[in-house]
Amino acid sequence: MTTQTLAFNNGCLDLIDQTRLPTELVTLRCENVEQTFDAIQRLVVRGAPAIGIAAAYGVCLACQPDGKRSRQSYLDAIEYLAKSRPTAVNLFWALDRMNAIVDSVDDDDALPDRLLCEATTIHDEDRQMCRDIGRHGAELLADCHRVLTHCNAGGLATSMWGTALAPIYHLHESGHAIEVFADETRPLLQGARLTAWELSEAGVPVTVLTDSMSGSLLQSGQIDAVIVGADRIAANGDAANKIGTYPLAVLARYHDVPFYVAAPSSTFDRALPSGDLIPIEQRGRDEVANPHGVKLVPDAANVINPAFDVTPADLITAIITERGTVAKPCREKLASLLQW
Ligand SMILES: CSC[C@@H](O)[C@@H](O)C(=O)COP(=O)(O)O
Repeated sequence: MTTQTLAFNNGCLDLIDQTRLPTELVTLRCENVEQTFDAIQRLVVRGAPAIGIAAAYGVCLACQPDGKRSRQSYLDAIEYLAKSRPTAVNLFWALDRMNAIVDSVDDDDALPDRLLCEATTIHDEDRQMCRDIGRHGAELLADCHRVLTHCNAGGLATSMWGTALAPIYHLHESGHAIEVFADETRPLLQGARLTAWELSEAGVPVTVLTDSMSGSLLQSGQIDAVIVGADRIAANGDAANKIGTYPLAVLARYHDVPFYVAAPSSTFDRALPSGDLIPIEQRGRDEVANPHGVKLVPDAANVINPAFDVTPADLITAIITERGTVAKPCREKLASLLQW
């Protein structure tokens, strides 16, 4: 995955518009905080690490109505961007880092450069974290050739390489034969549109299935491992990820197939003891009932659209981070690895 999902160029934030893939590869330019907020909320930029990086750059775009940059405009931007999406903790982690810069830099004139420097550091660190997750995950998948994933936890969802897809890229680059089965991922089809797009671009064999087909594949022994990303991992290892991840974990356990979660340390929320406390984003009716303007559900029917579910740590074979892997995750092991 060599495409850069986001970049800060000439004082603007350029994002690959993920709502338009795979039909067209176009870039959306954000010139202010409001446009950045809208891009995060509409999933132009999506995936937990990418949301955090975009928000950090978004803070750098803040200015007063008269065009001047001020400490207060940065603080307002941080507060505002924190309302864009509730589940991925990377958003709040990145905004906390930006807030710490505002708090610690006394010189107003130096603040814009220091904030941009911090956003760039967050971006660079993510690239390295994904690379390291790829290395650690590749060791776990060394005997696997057919891997199932859900949603998109690839380069599009991060700075580059991804989390769940990083080990796949690592193995592919080293000549290991690996193919990916990508759940379509209703309702917004991140698997069919995005995972299939970026893997195809990289030359990795990929097969798309509708979400309800995964049980049959697991039952018939066609999958060696399941690997997914995460939006927030509680201190005990319970992991929130795209809706549909939890049933996949149950199926994997039933069929004795390893179920891996790959995530950087920025996705852990040590303040939350368990996954039932993770805020789950509820999205609009139209994404389910009226996708792409096609009416699928009668007006009289109710629709629910939770964007994420929580997989209990007990169903997770191992969590792969940039610092290494935790088998049978629990609070003590995670605290030791992540130095809480
Ligand atoms: C490396 S990204 C991991 C998760 O953020 C990803 O699996 C996911 O659920 C994204 O959801 P989305 O609603 O598309 O932002």
